[in-house]
Amino acid sequence: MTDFDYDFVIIGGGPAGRRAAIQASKLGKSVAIIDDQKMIGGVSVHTGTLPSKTIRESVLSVTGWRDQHFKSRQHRDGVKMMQDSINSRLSTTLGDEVEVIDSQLARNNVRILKGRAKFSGIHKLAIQQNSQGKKTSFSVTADKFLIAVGTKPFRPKNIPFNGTTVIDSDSVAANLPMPKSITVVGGGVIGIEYATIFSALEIPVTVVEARERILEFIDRDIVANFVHQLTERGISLRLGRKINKITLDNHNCPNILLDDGRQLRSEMLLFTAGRVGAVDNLGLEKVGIECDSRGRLVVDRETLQTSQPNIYAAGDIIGFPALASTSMEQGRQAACHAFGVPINHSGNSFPLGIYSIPEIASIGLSEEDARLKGYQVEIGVARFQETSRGHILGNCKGMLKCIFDLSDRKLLGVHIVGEGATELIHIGQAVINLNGGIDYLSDNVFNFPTLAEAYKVAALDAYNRLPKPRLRA
Ligand SMILES: Cc1cc2nc3c(=O)[nH]c(=O)nc-3n(C[C@H](O)[C@H](O)[C@H](O)COP(=O)(O)OP(=O)(O)OC[C@H]3O[C@@H](n4cnc5c(N)ncnc54)[C@H](O)[C@@H]3O)c2cc1C
Ligand SMILES: NC(=O)c1ccc[n+]([C@@H]2O[C@H](COP(=O)([O-])OP(=O)(O)OC[C@H]3O[C@@H](n4cnc5c(N)ncnc54)[C@H](O)[C@@H]3O)[C@@H](O)[C@H]2O)c1
Repeated sequence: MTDFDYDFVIIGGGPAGRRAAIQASKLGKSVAIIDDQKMIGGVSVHTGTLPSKTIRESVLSVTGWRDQHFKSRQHRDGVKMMQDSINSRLSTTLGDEVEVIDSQLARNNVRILKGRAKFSGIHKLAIQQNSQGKKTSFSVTADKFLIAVGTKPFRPKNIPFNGTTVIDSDSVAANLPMPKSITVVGGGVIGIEYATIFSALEIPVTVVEARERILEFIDRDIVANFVHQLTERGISLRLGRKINKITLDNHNCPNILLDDGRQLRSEMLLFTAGRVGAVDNLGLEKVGIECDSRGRLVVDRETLQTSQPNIYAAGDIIGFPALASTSMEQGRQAACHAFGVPINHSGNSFPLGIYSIPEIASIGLSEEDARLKGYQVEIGVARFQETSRGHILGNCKGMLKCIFDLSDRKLLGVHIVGEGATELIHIGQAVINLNGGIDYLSDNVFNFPTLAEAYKVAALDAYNRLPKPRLRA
């Protein structure tokens, strides 16, 4: 057998790459990660998941958002203080996370090589390093590779990005701006999360979304409740609208011309209309791997192999669902397949968590999808105001919706809007993946007072409408 430098080399130190590395190392393989950033962690740690969730948590804390039902919220007169406090929490949280990642990788003997990787053959990478303006390069060989290079913000040429008044989500994560008003272009997950964060800071927000609905993949009733809460807070939604042109005025503020001829003005524009695969200069042509127009790679979803069997791909680079959570598992599964460990796909029903204010979470089928698939369904709904915990927390606007299969009473989907949704959803996940349903949720005792009780309320709501056996007189 040919001697390689490593058994497994991974390009990209994000969630997919790190989990793949640790899994392969636990299987006794020699492993290296190549990453082109100063610090390991990928988009998830430095510009995506963690920064946005830390900003969210800090904003909830400095504005007193969670207690708004009981006392008036903090005013914006301490804007600079707020900004400093948020940025300081951000740097502590991310610093701590990087320390943990570094030590996990070191404990597992995963070698980290800094630099930009490019394929020069099916077993060889050229790594370019740029240290203090001096470029050096070297090669690394491996038996197997994982491409886990992730994505970067989509930046169309007609948007005049300048890093100050026309920005993308990377700029928000680097230093939370506090504009007097903001237009968010793209009502996907990133756009909606940041739109609601800015709105919690009492910054007027307009969202422009090309589709007729935001968050199309979420159950309609949940989105309706969420949109109601957003409009109540004054967030303006321009749905079914595209941008024709953006110009900058004398103060560099964007003037946005929509396709219906209307103009929007705000101090800042945040462009969040999707992301593209980081495949530039990766040498894919050298190994015969092709990508689509958004730079995404096709893999066999069972094995995570690309068209070149010794080269795997995982994480955002393979497209939907493009989450840190799923990327980690894909990375681990790719390493297992590469080194002959069977993969268990049984937990295939994965949750979606949207960290907007309020949160949204979802698992399984929406009501619409269930009906389209031909299920006869019964719906159970619980409003957080029906739980005592909701009142104690001042968290009454949320709701939880369960979709049950009428034929066997099994749970098909759970959809939640309201604070706590991203944690609560895992109860639904367990019940769905363990084939439970209405009887489990309605017959079991839940702690009181909890928001989890909403599951029981929703199950009983559905149960009350189920056809009943004839009662004896
Ligand atoms: C604003 C925002 C918020 C998000 N919030 C959430 C959330 O709440 N929950 C959730 O589950 N997901 C969230 N995500 C998605 C999550 O961040 C991604 O799914 C995850 O980071 C993808 O991981 P990955 O391993 O594919 O790659 P990434 O995390 O993208 O890491 C790839 C790494 O590879 C490096 N790289 C690229 N090309 C090369 C090369 N040629 N050579 C060497 N290194 C290279 C990159 O610099 C980077 O360090 C969010 C994303 C964004 C942008
Ligand atoms: N909580 C989470 O799990 C979380 C949070 C943030 C991001 N992410 C991941 O990051 C990825 C990228 O998110 P995203 O929100 O950038 O992309 P996206 O593709 O999910 O959403 C982009 C939105 O922009 C709209 N759009 C596109 N062009 C437009 C235009 N010219 N004008 C107006 N609207 C336009 C699209 O219709 C779409 O709704 C997603 O795949 C998501 O899974 C996950």
